[in-house]
Amino acid sequence: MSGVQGERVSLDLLKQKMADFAKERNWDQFHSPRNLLLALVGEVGELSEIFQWKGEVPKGLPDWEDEEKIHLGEELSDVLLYLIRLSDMCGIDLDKAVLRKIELNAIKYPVSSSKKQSNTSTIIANINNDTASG
Ligand SMILES: Nc1ccn([C@H]2C[C@H](O)[C@@H](COP(=O)(O)OP(=O)(O)OP(=O)(O)O)O2)c(=O)n1
Repeated sequence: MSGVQGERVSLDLLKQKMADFAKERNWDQFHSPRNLLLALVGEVGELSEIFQWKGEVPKGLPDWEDEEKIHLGEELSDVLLYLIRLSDMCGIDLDKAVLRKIELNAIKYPVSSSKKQSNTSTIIANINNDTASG
């Protein structure tokens, strides 16, 4: 993935950018794990506000204005940046942790059982639709 300046975006690059950003401003003192967690939760709140009262929205957000999508990108970025910084300040290697977690998820939710479950969900949805339409 490459960013606006053609730079390849990676967790490591973002971690380094956040470290430089804090250092240049002498903000390392404020970037404690607890402060960062609260900042992260605050940004998740701002992200939620964008969807608040809109009801369900179709994937790809086809009806949204460009401006709204830009705003959404900003809030998603704030969440990501604080998450990366929080991991760094907790001494967590997020590259390793996230790949391990994906493996754990695959073990917990094997493909075979999830297919069975989604078939069941389709059958139940069809029964509900039939009942609703009389
Ligand atoms: N002490 C701080 C303050 C900000 N930031 C960085 C990380 C976030 O990406 C962004 C958050 O900035 P704001 O708190 O100004 O939040 P918003 O950009 O969402 O602005 P607003 O809340 O006015 O919409 O800046 C940071 O690293 N450390």
